[in-house]
Formats: sequence, C-alpha cells, structure tokens
Amino acid sequence: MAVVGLSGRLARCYCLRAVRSSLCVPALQLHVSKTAMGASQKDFESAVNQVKLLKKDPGNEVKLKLYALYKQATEGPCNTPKPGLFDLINKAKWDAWNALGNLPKETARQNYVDLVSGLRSSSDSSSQVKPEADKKQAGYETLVITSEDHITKIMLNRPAKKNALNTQMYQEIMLALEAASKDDSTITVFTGSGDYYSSGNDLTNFTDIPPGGVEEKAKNGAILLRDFVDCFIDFPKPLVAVVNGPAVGISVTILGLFDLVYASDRATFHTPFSHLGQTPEGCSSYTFPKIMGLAKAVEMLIFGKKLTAGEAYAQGLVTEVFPDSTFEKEVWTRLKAYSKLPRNAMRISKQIIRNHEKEKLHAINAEESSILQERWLSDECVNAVMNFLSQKAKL
Ligand SMILES: CCCCCCCCCC/C=C/CC(=O)SCCNC(=O)CCNC(=O)[C@H](O)C(C)(C)COP(=O)(O)OP(=O)(O)OC[C@H]1O[C@@H](n2cnc3c(N)ncnc32)[C@H](O)[C@@H]1OP(=O)(O)O
Repeated sequence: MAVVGLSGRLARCYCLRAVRSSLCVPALQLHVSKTAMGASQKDFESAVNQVKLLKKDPGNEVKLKLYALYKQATEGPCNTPKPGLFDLINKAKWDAWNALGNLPKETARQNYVDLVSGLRSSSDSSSQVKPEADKKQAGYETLVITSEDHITKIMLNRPAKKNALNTQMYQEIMLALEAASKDDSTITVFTGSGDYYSSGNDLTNFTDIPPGGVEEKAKNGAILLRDFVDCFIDFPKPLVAVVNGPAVGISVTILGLFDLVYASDRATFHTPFSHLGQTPEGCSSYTFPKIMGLAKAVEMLIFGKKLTAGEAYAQGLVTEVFPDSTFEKEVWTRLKAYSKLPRNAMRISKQIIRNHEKEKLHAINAEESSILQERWLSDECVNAVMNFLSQKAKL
C-alpha cells in the first residue's frame, strides 16, 4: 500500500518530506519506545524540517506512522469521517491515525521526534555505503523508479490498464518528482511500461464518490490536478519524456512542460477532450498554441485530432522520433551522454529558459483545473465516462 499525498499543498509537502530515508523499522520502533518523553514544540518543528533532509524512502509503514503521529500531535485524536471502502489510501491513513486513539498530543509529538531521529541515523549510516549502481526504489505501487548513470527514470507501471493514471499514480508521481528534484541525478526521465506510454486519466477515477458527493469529488479532483501539474511546472532539472507508445489525454498535454520529448515511431498523441465532454489541462491551452501555432493546437485540443509521432515532431511537440526497433537503445545512449553534462549548468539554464513563464503557467493551471471541476459535473462528461465504463465507447 502506498501512502501518498494528504489533501492540500501543505499536507502534500509534509508527506513528500516523509519519504526519504533507508531504515530498519523494528530498530526504529525500539528506538522510539526507549526514548524519554518531553519534546518541545521547537523539537517537533525541527523534526518536521529534518524529514526533508532524509535521503531515502522510509517505506509505507513508516510514512503511515509519521502521518498518524503528525496528525495526532497537531490535531489530537482522529475525529474525521472514515473514508469509503474503495478510497484505499485515505482509509489507510485514517486507520493509522485512528489507531492512536487518545494518545496525548505531547506523547505523539515526542514519538514523532524520536521516529525522525531514528530515521536520520539509519539514513546517515546507510549513506556511508551508498552504492552507485542501479537501484530500484521501494515504496511505489504504480511506478518503477530506478537511478543509474545520474538518470532517475520514472516508469509508469500499470501496463494492463495502458498506464492510465489513477489517483494513486498521480500522488506517487508527485512524490517521485519531489524526490528526483533533490537526488543525485542530473536528468529525470518519464516512460511507460508495456505497449502504451499512457492512456491518460483513469476513467474509473470518476467512480469512487466520497460522502460529500460528486461536487466534493470534482473539487478534490481539481485540487489533485492543479497540484500534479504544478509539480511539473516547478521541476528544476531537465525533464525528458521517452514516449514508448500511444499517449492520451493528460499524458500528452504535460509534454508541453517537458524539456525533451523522444518518441518511438509507434507513438501517437491524442487529446480527445471534447469527445469526453472535457477541456484542456496540463497548461496545454497555453503551451500547445505556443508550440505548434493556434490552428494545429485547435485541431488537437478542440477537435481531438490524433497525431502520429512524425506529425507531433513536425509541430514541435516532439524533439525527435526513432524507429521502434532501435528506440530504447538510441534514446538511452543519448540520455546517458547528456547525463554527464554539468548538473548545475543544466539546472540554471533550465531556470533561465523557464522562469519567465512560471507564474503565468501556475495561473493557467489553476484556471484549467477550475474549469474542469465544472466540466466533470456536466452531462456531457458524465455520459462519456459512463459510455467508456459500460464498454460502449473507446477512443
Ligand atoms: C471528478 C473526478 C476527478 C478525478 C481525478 C482527476 C484528476 C486529474 C484529471 C486530469 C484529466 C485528464 C484528461 C484525460 O486524460 S482525457 C483521456 C482519458 N483517457 C481515455 O479516454 C482513454 C480510454 N481508453 C481507451 O479508449 C482504450 O482503452 C485505449 C486507450 C484506446 C486502448 O484500447 P485497447 O483496445 O488497446 O485496450 P483496452 O481498452 O482493452 O485497455 C486495456 C485495459 O485498460 C483499461 N483502460 C485503458 N485506458 C483506460 C483509462 N484511461 N481509464 C480506465 N481504464 C483504462 C481498459 O478498460 C482495459 O481494462 P480491462 O482489461 O479491465 O477491460
């Protein structure tokens, strides 16, 4: 079970920060139980900050503990309604917090401080023997993340669902980007596992309705979307998409926020928003006209024209197209060479190139997300999603 973003930016930040450290859970538990009580608010705040400095993923069990202790220390016993059965992530978090019962805030604060202290020692000792070799990062269910040759590769890993982005995957991608922004890598690469790059938003995201009803669902969806796209706007290192196959919806639109897009000649680029009663996101209402001109952007974003890789290259959305048979070899050879370039120079260059537009992109993202919040409640959208879910319609 992956434990990912709490609702809202602050909470997401907290959760992202709780990800880093390699550790031994039983040792940590021992450490916690042996420590004397009495952490001050200052110790607690310092521990919250120290979590940011942890270098490795502590695993979901520990992240849940950190979450529960944080909530108990700051808000007291769990008093929010239990999330629905299918809201797995929020339910796991709720369970962890609720399990603390009436534990006093002060004790929760102390336990949090002790837990972080244990995580830090574990992280420090393991970093002394840190291997340079390829390493798969634990703690992600919908992604496979590896680091090798100063490249962090984030692979979308729901091949049986064509790498559709469910809410867990959105959350895990945000965590992965936060981690990649601070790790040793010089560039970060997205790709898909299996025959698709991604089929876009998982349409079953529309099915799990919370107690607050569809309005609440749409509101939370808009917050998730805005936070997700913000992470791409703000990502500080060169970001590369290795588009191994067809790409749909949001997996296409956010390409406008990438620095390099390499595509297999098998890839296609499809944004069927009108067909789905929806509207553009990922800042594409701004980036696409800028990249390809208004006429071509309209064809894609309003009329849902599907582009081949060659067409996407001709319109400037794709940097280069490779034959599928040699795609992986050629792309990774290229990327390994690029990854040896000086890290700071690349980072600063990206900053210079992208910073002028950051504020504008954030504003556009907020506007697109808020328009979609309304759209998701429209008959046009509901009917299109129902059609897909009842297997009557495919793209
Ligand atoms: C109010 C709620 C808000 C929720 C939170 C939202 C957060 C942000 C939203 C951002 C918005 C983004 C907009 C978009 O991305 S629009 C694009 C949406 N994508 C689609 O419409 C694609 C739908 N899929 C298809 O048309 C076809 O599956 C395909 C991609 C053309 C592939 O067809 P093919 O015949 O090759 O394969 P299958 O259809 O048999 O697919 C294999 C299984 O995968 C499932 N699948 C594929 N794509 C999706 C998807 N996008 N959502 C859910 N499930 C998907 C498919 O059902 C099959 O499953 P099965 O084996 O169990 O039947």
